[in-house]
Amino acid sequence: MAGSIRVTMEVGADGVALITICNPPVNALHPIIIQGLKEKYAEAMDRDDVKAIVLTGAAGKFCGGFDINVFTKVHETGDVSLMPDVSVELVSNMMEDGKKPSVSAIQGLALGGGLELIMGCHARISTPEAQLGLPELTLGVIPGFGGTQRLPRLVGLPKAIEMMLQSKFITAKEGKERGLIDALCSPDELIKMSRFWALEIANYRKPWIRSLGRTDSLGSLSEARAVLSMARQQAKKVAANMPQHQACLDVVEEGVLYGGHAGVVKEAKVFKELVVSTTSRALVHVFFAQRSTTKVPGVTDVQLKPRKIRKIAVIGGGLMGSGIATALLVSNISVVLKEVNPQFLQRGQKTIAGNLEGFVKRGSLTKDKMSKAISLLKGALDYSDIKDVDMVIEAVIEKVPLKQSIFADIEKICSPHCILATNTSTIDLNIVGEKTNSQDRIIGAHFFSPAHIMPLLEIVRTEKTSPQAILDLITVGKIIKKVPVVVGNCTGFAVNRTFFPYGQAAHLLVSLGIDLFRIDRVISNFGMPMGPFQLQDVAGYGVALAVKDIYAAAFGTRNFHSGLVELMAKNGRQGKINGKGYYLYEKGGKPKPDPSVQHVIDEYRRQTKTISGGKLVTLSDRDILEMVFFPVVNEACRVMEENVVIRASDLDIASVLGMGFPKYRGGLIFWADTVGASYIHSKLSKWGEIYGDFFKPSSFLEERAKSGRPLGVQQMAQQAPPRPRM
Ligand SMILES: C[C@H](O)CC(=O)SCCNC(=O)CCNC(=O)[C@H](O)C(C)(C)COP(=O)(O)OP(=O)(O)OC[C@H]1O[C@@H](n2cnc3c(N)ncnc32)[C@H](O)[C@@H]1OP(=O)(O)O
Repeated sequence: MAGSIRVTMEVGADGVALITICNPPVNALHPIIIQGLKEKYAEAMDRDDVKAIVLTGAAGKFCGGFDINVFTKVHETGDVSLMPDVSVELVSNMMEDGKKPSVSAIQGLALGGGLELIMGCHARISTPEAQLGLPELTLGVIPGFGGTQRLPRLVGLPKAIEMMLQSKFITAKEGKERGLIDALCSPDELIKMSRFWALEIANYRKPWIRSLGRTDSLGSLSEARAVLSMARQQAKKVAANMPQHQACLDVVEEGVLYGGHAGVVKEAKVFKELVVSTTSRALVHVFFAQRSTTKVPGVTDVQLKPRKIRKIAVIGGGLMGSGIATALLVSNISVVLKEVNPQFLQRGQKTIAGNLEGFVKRGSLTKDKMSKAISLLKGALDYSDIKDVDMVIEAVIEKVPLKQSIFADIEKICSPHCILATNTSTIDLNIVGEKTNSQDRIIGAHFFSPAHIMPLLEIVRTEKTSPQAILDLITVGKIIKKVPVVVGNCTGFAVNRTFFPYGQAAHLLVSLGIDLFRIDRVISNFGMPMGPFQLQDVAGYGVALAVKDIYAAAFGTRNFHSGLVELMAKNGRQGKINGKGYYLYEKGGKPKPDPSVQHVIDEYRRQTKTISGGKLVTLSDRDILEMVFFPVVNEACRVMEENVVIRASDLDIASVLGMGFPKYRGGLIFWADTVGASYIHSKLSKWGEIYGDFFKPSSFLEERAKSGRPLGVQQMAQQAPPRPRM
């Protein structure tokens, strides 16, 4: 076995073989590890001096599951035989049915295949905080090493289904209460206690339990049927476009009806079908894409060290500022919230307290941690209180002179190392920092609303932003549990720029005669959290009105001018804010389509010189979907061509985490490649001829359509991006 990937075995004088999985950083089950486990188990069973086995993981972690890189290989080759036989050969035959008992010693985490290995052991000893879970469904598959059968037999059907379908982790402490873990102990005691336990089983002083044969936790057949039927209905709602949820329930049901062994056999068959599905390809792509966003050439590979950021000033206590402050505070970063008068400051502090209370209500923050977070917050009405901060994040309204004067003032007051970040979503950073001499410290920290919840942090750099400032902001992003994506400086940056045609296309379709509620239905059936009109209602029309002219100036003839939002506002509709937009909003109720909006739409169609010459058109649902998303893909091509993003997969992550593009479709570019550049190009060309430049294909798309190279294969941007062409 080569390098650091290995399985070791030490046999002690007590007759216990300690088998250790070693594959940093998470001891993933690489095929070398699987082979090693099989060899060591065979050896332990054969040796006369071995009475019992303890299975553990090196460096304080048990195991993060099967090696997901193998899934990628299966996806590239289509060769399912690359998946080693673990379920029957190793877990059932060698471990669970082996002639010597196995006890697992768990620390850190036991996830996926890791948890499945420990469930094949005859007892499980763990440190209390270890994380246990079966997150396979997030990768488009189901547990494949017997987990669908053993987990229900250990923790009961309802909890097992919840853990699998929601990919929920539990601590070992909870696992002990639920029967998954047999005993808890400190890390120092772990191996000693596990050895003792294994010998006790070998000597028949503790029960020798094979989980797969158990039925006592499953409940009666009618109870099981009721639980499964409820879970199916739930899955239909939350995972409508994904196959793995219903498949998981089918496999669980097989085991309930025909026994654990039948369940294991069906599990293996279904796993193999799912691992090659488009959903699994997409979700595995997202897994790795998300982890590569923080690998930034010239920044994270040049021996720079992130500096400690202990205290941050947030300028502006509006919705964004308060959200950003909340995210920092819950991650133990001290915040000075600066406002212009006591009323605004109080309002900001109240919003932060409300955000924190929301976390407590949802169970993601304890009351103690909330008090700690509040103690880290200080209000300020002038700049004297922010002298010693390590970073400033400006989050005031989108007014250029205001932002410029704020940064000019801050530059004079703060230390020369202080990072000067702006939360602008559209304004050119060179303009924001124009009145300072610190262009190297100017950087964009574009959070998405609500900032304390949305996971994306778009980090915008200019040609002059220093790698150190970028690295420090990436580090802060990770500390506050956001996914940082580093992008270049242009109107709308990567996310808003790519998605500017999204809402415009929807307006264009309405001008052609398509029902707006139908558009929203088609788009949400595709998997977006809501359609473009509901999104506009929720975001408020102010945003659309504020960016309208900026986009028109930046995007020229490919910008579609729509007067619909102005008309809505003129008719007393402001969206969710006043309860009346395209939809009607009542407190606590679901948004209801408002039929009376039709007269605004009629007026809009009269005013808009409909591109089709006044004739209303009929379109299929597929046409609608494509006419909304293909222009978005087209703009994404320009974003890639101009190196606004480092790699195509960064746009996938940005679209999933910033816009709610369905993760199970792999993100915007991954999805576009499943459709095909050539098809998208041909459709856009056709619509471009009929409806104008809004649809005209970009040169990047044209090149890919002709060459057949996927859109996702992009030359990586090595340096700060060049100034983009618009
Ligand atoms: C047949 C079986 O039923 C099938 C399976 O077991 S499928 C696998 C099931 N397991 C999972 O889904 C767990 C996936 N991993 C995770 O959720 C998280 O990585 C974790 C909770 C283990 C650790 O999180 P965190 O500490 O934030 O570190 P994170 O950055 O995510 O991962 C560290 C590195 O380990 C890698 N890694 C983590 N889990 C891995 C896995 N199962 N296989 C391969 N690589 C893995 C990551 O890609 C990353 O690599 P990089 O440093 O080169 O980018």
